[in-house]
Amino acid sequence: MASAARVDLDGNPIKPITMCMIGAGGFIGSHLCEKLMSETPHKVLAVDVYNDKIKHLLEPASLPWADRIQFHRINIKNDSRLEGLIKMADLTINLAAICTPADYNTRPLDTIYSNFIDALPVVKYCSENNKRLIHFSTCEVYGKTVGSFLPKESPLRLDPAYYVLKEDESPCIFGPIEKQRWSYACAKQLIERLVYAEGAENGLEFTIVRPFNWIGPRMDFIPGIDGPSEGVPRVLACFSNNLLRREPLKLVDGGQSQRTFVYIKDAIEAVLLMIENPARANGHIFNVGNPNNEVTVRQLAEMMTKVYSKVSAEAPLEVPTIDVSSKEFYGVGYDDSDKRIPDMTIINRQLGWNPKTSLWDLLESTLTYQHRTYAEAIKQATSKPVASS
Ligand SMILES: NC(=O)c1ccc[n+]([C@@H]2O[C@H](COP(=O)([O-])OP(=O)(O)OC[C@H]3O[C@@H](n4cnc5c(N)ncnc54)[C@H](O)[C@@H]3O)[C@@H](O)[C@H]2O)c1
Ligand SMILES: O=c1ccn([C@@H]2O[C@H](COP(=O)(O)OP(=O)(O)O[C@H]3OC[C@@H](O)[C@H](O)[C@H]3O)[C@@H](O)[C@H]2O)c(=O)[nH]1
Repeated sequence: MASAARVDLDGNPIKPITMCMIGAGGFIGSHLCEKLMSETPHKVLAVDVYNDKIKHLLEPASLPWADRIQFHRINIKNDSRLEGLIKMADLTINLAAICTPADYNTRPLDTIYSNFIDALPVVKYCSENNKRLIHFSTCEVYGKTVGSFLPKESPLRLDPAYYVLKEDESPCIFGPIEKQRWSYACAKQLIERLVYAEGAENGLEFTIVRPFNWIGPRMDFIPGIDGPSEGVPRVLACFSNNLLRREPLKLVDGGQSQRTFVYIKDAIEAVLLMIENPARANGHIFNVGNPNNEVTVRQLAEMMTKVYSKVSAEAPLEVPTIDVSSKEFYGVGYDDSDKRIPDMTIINRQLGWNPKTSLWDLLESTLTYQHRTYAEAIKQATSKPVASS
């Protein structure tokens, strides 16, 4: 019996499409490929310099979706095959970026080139060939909240008008140029403006996604295990690494900054809605986050410590956290976003999407994955070699 036809939000049948996914081998790309292969009939031309995180979708050739995913090992900085792939596809999704804060102030040139210059040909090829583009930007384009500039005791700080981030109203507030942290946000903002202008002047069909701290399995790397020993990944992987090694979690500048975390699987549902509902998604910028999952970084550390103790059955450390200065941790030129709560009006209205997973639940499934994937490797890496007799 044929399975029921899949329909979009307006009840129209969804036609299978081919998409060129740039950065498909990364954290978000790997989850999006997984979803597209297991739940849809669409085809993916997966472009990246690495494929470790999607190997399980590419091999063996007997996988049921083997004829729907093709990996192209391409560095988009310098490869003429990119335009051909964009032409072959109905839709391009651009995820490629340097997007770890430890790089923004220490490798600002690479950060600006990756997030702006390298994205230019992608936008140009889509515009010239009349191809739809879903471009991944970031919540960092909002920078700091208006409220952060009010006096500490001001009652206005409690008014959501001063901190909730709205796509069509909130300003983008970055620090001075010498705070090179903002190199990433500024490059992302300029590429957003370029995509938007291509839409306005040349009719490019685009959607811009602003992820608010998506987290889950396969995010970044564990230093010394599947990434460089001295590398500094994003906070989920930093804290996972500390927990796995039974070291205190490092709180940068006291861990006072606030974040809202959304489970990667919830967020991927939103991206699939954008892919399959172009009439509702084109021309829009979407915040994608979970406003109900707000914590300070200190609270995140405390919660991760409790959850990890539960999933690993190990007692928590007596001193679970230590404070470090941002200069010591990230180097000169670091700065931070104080608070990030996404307004959900536009994504709710256009796509009817809402996140489902609580912070506790998403940490439980993610830390279960981290423990299963890395605990043994860490044990082996840290155990002393047996002295030969
Ligand atoms: N994860 C989040 O919470 C988050 C938040 C805000 C914005 N974003 C944005 O979403 C996108 C994806 O993020 P992610 O978390 O999956 O990051 P990621 O680093 O895991 O994935 C990015 C992928 O792009 C690839 N890539 C980078 N430069 C490339 C190049 N020149 N040629 C080919 N491939 C290249 C990398 O190899 C990597 O696999 C990025 O644009 C990022 O800025 C993510
Ligand atoms: O070990 C650590 C790591 C990080 N932190 C803090 O934890 C907070 C979150 O850090 P993350 O590494 O997740 O990065 P941020 O949330 O600042 O930025 C991220 O946001 C959106 C995306 O565009 C990028 O993925 C990244 O820039 C920051 O305040 C950081 O200073 C620690 O206190 N300790």
